[in-house]
Amino acid sequence: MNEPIIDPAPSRSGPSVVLPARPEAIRLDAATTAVIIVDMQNAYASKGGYVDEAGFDVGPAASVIPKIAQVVDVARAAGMPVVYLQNGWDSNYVEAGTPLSPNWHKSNALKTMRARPALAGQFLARGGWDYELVDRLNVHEGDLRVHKPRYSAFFNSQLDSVLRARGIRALIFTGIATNVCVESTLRDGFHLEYFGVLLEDAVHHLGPDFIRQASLYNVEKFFGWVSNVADFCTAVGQLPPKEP
Ligand SMILES: C/C(=C/NC(N)=O)C(=O)O
Repeated sequence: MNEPIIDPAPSRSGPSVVLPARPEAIRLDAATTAVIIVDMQNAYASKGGYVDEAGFDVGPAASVIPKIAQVVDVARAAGMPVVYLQNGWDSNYVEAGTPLSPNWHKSNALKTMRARPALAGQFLARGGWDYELVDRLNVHEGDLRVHKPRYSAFFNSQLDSVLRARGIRALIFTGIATNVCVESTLRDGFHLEYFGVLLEDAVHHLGPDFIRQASLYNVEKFFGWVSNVADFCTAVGQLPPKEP
């Protein structure tokens, strides 16, 4: 019996490829698929950034940077939109909320700055080093950047409009953190009718390994599909190159 193939855009006209994924393979093309790079900022992936200062292990984050760069290169060559998300707030932290917001209480960036006043103003503020994307991921002309003030990139941001305006139906997820902003965004995307695919070796989680496994389980069973960088690059690498 043939394996089923999920098709997010059955009325497409251009060339497409089949990406092996769990629990089913998924058909993709360059016109209706976008690569989403979640919060690859110094805050989450560099020593001295927020996550490091808040006491999480930032070391393993480095290993996903070259994987994401590979995915982005292949996607760009095919003409697939690349969207860099950046988490944070204005430099006065108005967007972060007040004690009436759960974000004010749960954000470890805000909590760490309150506990250590010498760090005040340093974490996740637009314009600062912590908010910037890591150096090794170079944004090219034509790449999209979307600011997000909460874990889910679909909340109080331009993401949904940016994707709809381009006819995007499938989202390829990479970045940090698998169990926080990646999963929140993939879940909200599901509720907005986007087909989310998580590349399991291009994401990094915050917390013990069981939380990574739980996220992968949630995505595979309930919210989307799970694939990997090699399969993505092999499949999408077969699409015709973008016309200059
Ligand atoms: C914990 C955390 C996660 N962010 C993310 N990008 O997943 C935070 O922003 O505080």
